[in-house]
Amino acid sequence: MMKQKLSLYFVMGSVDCTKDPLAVLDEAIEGGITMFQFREKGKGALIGVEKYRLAEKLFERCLAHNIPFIVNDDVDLALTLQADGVHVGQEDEAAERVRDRIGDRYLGVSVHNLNEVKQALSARADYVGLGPIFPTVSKEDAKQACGLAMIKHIRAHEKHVPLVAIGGITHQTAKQVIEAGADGIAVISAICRAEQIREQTKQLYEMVMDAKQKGGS
Ligand SMILES: Cc1ncc(COP(=O)(O)OP(=O)(O)O)c(N)n1
Ligand SMILES: Cc1nc(C(=O)O)sc1CCOP(=O)(O)O
Ligand SMILES: [Mg+2]
Repeated sequence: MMKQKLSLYFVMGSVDCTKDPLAVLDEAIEGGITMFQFREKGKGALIGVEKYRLAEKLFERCLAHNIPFIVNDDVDLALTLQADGVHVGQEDEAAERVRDRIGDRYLGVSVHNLNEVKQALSARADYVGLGPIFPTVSKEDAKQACGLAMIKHIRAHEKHVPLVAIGGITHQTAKQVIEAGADGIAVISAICRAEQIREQTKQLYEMVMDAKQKGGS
């Protein structure tokens, strides 16, 4: 179930969009995204009540289409909205504490190596987000790209962990990422910067599902 939901995970905040974020999400949903993360971060990001109002509207869209709505970093916001889950990284609130606060909502944890995967699992994470696989323009403080080899390494040692790959993934590389052992791809720019969001999201979805069916994961 978790692995299916991770197939095409769209991560987005207002800063990533060149048009209305609600319209972007609507088109991405029509294109077939399977999970959504509200990541309101970076220069010009909304704060306070404006951030809350945008989150609320995006959440409504996800609810109507049965798409899990995950909040990045902000556990209080997730709890206030009664969102489906939270995603935290190594520098955020500790995963164990987040798990205690959110109960059985989804918990995603960012990882960069096998050791962090093991720690995330012992903190009762539902999935891990491994990245950046390739160089990314969407995260200012991204670490060095780890490449497809890190997906293969982790999969060789943790056969069952639900793993979504993130960072610089495009239509050109989605298939290889699944073949390397990821259960899905998480993307910002491949959707936000697409000229035709619905069509290009649909293509990504079909590529991922095709690669998964052929045994990638
Ligand atoms: C699915 C997914 N994977 C990794 C991240 C990165 O989280 P983090 O390292 O905490 O960085 P920020 O996104 O908070 O800048 C993610 N958001 N989603
Ligand atoms: C949010 C995020 N986290 C990353 C990590 O490495 O943990 S890379 C990243 C940005 C992903 O955006 P794009 O698809 O445009 O590269
Ligand atoms: Mg974070």
